[in-house]
Amino acid sequence: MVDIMEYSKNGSIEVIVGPMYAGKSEELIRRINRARIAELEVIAFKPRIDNRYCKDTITSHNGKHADCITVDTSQDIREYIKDKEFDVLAIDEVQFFDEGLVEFCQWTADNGKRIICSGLDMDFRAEPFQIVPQLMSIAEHVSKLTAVCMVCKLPATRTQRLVNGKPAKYSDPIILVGAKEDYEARCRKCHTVIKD
Ligand SMILES: Nc1ncnc2c1ncn2[C@@H]1O[C@H](COP(=O)(O)OP(=O)(O)O)[C@@H](O)[C@H]1O
Ligand SMILES: Cc1cn([C@H]2C[C@H](O)[C@@H](COP(=O)(O)O)O2)c(=O)[nH]c1=O
Ligand SMILES: [Zn+2]
Repeated sequence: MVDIMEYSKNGSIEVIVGPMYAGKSEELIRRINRARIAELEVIAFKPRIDNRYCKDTITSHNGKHADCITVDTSQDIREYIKDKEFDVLAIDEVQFFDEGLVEFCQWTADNGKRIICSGLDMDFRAEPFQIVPQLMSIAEHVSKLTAVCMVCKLPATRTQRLVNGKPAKYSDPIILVGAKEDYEARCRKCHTVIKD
């Protein structure tokens, strides 16, 4: 694992991406814990739309968790931190946030803070997921993680959406909160989208 602490002294953006089940939330929680051990003040956020596990924690698929503030928009994060002292901001599920998050992260890092974002780089169609490619381009450090492909067991870079056990259609809505019942990790070869 990379030790990124040095970047943070002048302000920095770290982005953790990959398909579902790749360990993005686990890695975010690991960095939050390490920063707290280093006596840095960390504030963590996630979008309210992610209501799968606990509403007040960032929770990984294998049950690791870290306390967080739940917000609707990037403006809510801006408002929340206005009168707070902090060193590090951690934001999970960044694919669900509005465009304002990109400018907010840039501004906050320019002001000497360390930002750690985690989210899906690609949607179920294997296309760039909303603001995530923009965050990746302005980041000092990007970690692209893989899961295990549930078909061939090789590394998975994509997320397969399943509707009644069958691949989802290209025209299906991009946002659908879910876990094992709707999604599995797949490699490039095993990932399928029905073009319609
Ligand atoms: N196909 C898979 N590949 C790898 N890990 C998986 C898979 N399915 C379930 N897991 C579990 O998911 C955990 C990662 O969860 P999490 O950090 O929430 O991932 P992400 O945030 O990337 O969706 C792994 O440590 C493992 O226990
Ligand atoms: C691929 C894809 C995923 N989602 C949703 C499904 C989950 O609620 C989250 C991702 O969670 P994880 O922490 O990475 O496991 O995103 C979606 O809405 N649309 C998609 O295309
Ligand atoms: Zn595969």
